[in-house]
Amino acid sequence: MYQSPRRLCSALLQRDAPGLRRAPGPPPPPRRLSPTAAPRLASPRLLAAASAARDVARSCSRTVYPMGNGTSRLYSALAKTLNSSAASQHPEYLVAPDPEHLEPIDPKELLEECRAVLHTRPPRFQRDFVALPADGPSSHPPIRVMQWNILAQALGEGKDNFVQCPIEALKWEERKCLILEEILAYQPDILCLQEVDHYFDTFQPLLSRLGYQGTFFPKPWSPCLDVEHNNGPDGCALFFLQNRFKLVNSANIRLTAMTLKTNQVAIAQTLECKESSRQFCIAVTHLKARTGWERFRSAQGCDLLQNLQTITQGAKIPLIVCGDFNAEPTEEVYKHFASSSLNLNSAYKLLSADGQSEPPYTTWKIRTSGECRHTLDYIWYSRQALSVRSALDLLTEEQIGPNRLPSFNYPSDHLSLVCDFSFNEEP
Ligand SMILES: NC(=O)C1=CN([C@@H]2O[C@H](COP(=O)(O)OP(=O)(O)OC[C@H]3O[C@@H](n4cnc5c(N)ncnc54)[C@H](OP(=O)(O)O)[C@@H]3O)[C@@H](O)[C@H]2O)C=CC1
Ligand SMILES: [Mg+2]
Repeated sequence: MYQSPRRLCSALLQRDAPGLRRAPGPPPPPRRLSPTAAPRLASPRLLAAASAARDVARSCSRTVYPMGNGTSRLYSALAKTLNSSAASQHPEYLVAPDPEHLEPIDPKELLEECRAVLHTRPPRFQRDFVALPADGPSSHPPIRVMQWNILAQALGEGKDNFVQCPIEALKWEERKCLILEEILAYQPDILCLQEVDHYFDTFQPLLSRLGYQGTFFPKPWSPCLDVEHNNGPDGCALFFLQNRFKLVNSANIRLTAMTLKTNQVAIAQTLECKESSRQFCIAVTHLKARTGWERFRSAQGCDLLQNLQTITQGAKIPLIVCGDFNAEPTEEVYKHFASSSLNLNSAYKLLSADGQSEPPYTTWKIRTSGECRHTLDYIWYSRQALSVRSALDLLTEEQIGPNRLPSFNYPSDHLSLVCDFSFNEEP
């Protein structure tokens, strides 16, 4: 029988660690919870199977593999995603496969499979959850949200100019496993992704078999399409665990700037928590990149805020907004979000000593122009209705290393942000 991903992976998770909650009061020193890092040790059986799966996938990418038991079935699952040509062979890449016909996957076994593919890579970076003081006890399990710009494969290989990153570190077959490994290690209830250009051939089929319901909204003129052998447009994707939430409504938003339609998008969904019956809105976005576009981003941010005002019925429904805003905290768009009547706070500020400062970076890479270290990614939340129970700390400069990101250890130039939220008592 299929078990929920959380139960199956409990050994890998920190979220159920005892002592996570802390009484309200003056901010205590941040506490590191149990580690997630695991060495990439794989049995010869797994390695042989992974290698065989890759070979099979290369030679007959469109074959439907017979479903066996245990590892062989899982290798089939991953192998089916190894060749990325499916989307380009189907101009109708916007059509998702019917999830009814997909067999559930045991996340623990998928994780083992990923580790087998990654056996030549250095071990995963260690990151810990930091417990944060919250308003009061919560009677329901927290809602874990992951925000991550995963780096579009076409942009990483064809446009981004990460001059210190060896091209072999960007190979999709392995980078994909690093991305999945990160998701499986933290087991978010909700996953907000940017730069997704392998939705239909990889993330949608695999994550739906792990119990997620997904939505994808591609950029209208994705720069990925300029790259030879691209896998379709990149865009935002939003996934939530179906056993925890019911979808109430969903909106795909093409952002405008000064009334003009732009190339940037957002997805906003209202979900109902099955345990508590409380509703909230979750949104994901990726604003226009590059210097010189600050006013444009600001206008896009205003448009998104306006849309969210309507969707949350004037801030009546609690809100979480995840995104790569491509804006430092000094920018106008950040200030609009910080001062909006939606009464939002930025979750990662809570990791700072005074609770007022954003982390020093969420992306760190080296381009031809030099080192680019910026804070661009945020998780905003309704400060009245929600509390952040814990947040995953960022990688240190030492972990990131002199060649920065992406690397053989980490698949994207942006770090994932992960927070556990709980609802505050209704007044
Ligand atoms: N055919 C047409 O009519 C049109 C085509 N286009 C295409 O879209 C492209 C622009 O799309 P738009 O959505 O505005 O893209 P953005 O300017 O928002 O950037 C696109 C991607 O480039 C990355 N990026 C940021 N800075 C750099 C850099 N210095 N060097 C390389 N990559 C960088 C960003 O990553 P991150 O967010 O991680 O920083 C982002 O994902 C055009 O170049 C064109 O190819 C666009 C409009 C119309
Ligand atoms: Mg990028």
